[in-house]
Amino acid sequence: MTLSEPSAPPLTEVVLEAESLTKHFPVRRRVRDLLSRERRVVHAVDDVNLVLRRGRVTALVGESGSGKSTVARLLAQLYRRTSGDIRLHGESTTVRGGRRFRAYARRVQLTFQDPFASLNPVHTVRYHLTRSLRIHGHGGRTAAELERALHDLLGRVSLTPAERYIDKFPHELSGGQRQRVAIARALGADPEVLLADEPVSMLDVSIRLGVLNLLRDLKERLNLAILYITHDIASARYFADDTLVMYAGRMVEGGDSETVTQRPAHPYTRLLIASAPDPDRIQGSPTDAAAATPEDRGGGEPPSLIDPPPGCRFHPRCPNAMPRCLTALPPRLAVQGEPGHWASCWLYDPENTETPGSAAREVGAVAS
Ligand SMILES: Nc1ncnc2c1ncn2[C@@H]1O[C@H](COP(=O)(O)OP(=O)(O)OP(=O)(O)O)[C@@H](O)[C@H]1O
Repeated sequence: MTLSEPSAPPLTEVVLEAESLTKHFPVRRRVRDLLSRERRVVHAVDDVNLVLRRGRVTALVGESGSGKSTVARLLAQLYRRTSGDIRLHGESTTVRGGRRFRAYARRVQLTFQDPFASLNPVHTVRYHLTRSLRIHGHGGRTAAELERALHDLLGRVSLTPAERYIDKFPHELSGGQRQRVAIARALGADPEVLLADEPVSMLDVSIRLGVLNLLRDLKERLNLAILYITHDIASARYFADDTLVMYAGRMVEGGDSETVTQRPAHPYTRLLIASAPDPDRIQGSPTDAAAATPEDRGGGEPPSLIDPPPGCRFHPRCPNAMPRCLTALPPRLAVQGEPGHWASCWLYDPENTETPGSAAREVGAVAS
């Protein structure tokens, strides 16, 4: 008998895909701009590609303002995209309100960072969940069926016994319980995709794990495709199967979570990890020699998205910047020896002849 290489787990069915997804918000014109023909825009999301699969959690990680929530709202079809495509089960989908939006929302649900803001303070848990079940056609035909469906929903998010929570108002619940109600409301649609925008960032550290464990349990029991949006890359390692990293409106790195968080390839991801200590971190990325030093960890500011830098958007902060990073946008490049791991960074161009860090003087603004 010969030992074979461990094979990668079989990829599960793709539910939702984004291709070259782009969103530019118009900037309100100031008086002095009125005569100018130029229409300025915020480049919130540019050319984003992602795939959500059944029974998998994909983390979308990045600093505040990197475009994560805009991606979630585009995928939920709450924003019109500027360009690009969204495909549900392979079918290009654009919906703008009405019955088609409701049919889409039945399959793709979004939960927000602040459950207090998204739950109406004058209504009880029963009201919120009943409304969701009824809108999506899962409220049953009799009062008894509705009651059973409500109890089921509360059971799914571990708010049991249901009687203790069902007639409470949002302000009578803890932050974690409110987020569970918001998740239950999303589950009332019986969706295939859950877009969870910073589901734990407003919760006390002590209860974050419980909510993440709940989401993981739902992924497994309901075979959901979950997009987990977070600025906390350490939680992505713990909770997500795959991790995508965004910087200034663009995707810069992706791969399975263990690889991305333990052997980050893009200098931005390394900086993110360096500023979010993880005691288990293993050093040893392929460009460790040029890895962020304590001095440049977290240094610099993200660029203006109205006038983003040419080339790689990270180059003004990058300790590895080379001359071509200042002018040429790097494509997704495979990280050698790590199947499925990619970075939009010229360091991974096998034909690269430039020296990492050689553009530092030209940039003149490497993090200090
Ligand atoms: N409706 C809007 N009009 C104009 N600009 C917007 C709008 N919504 C978002 N932006 C801008 O788009 C960029 C991306 O914002 P977005 O909220 O998607 O980032 P984020 O990564 O989710 O940040 P956070 O974690 O703080 O929510 C930011 O520069 C933001 O100011």
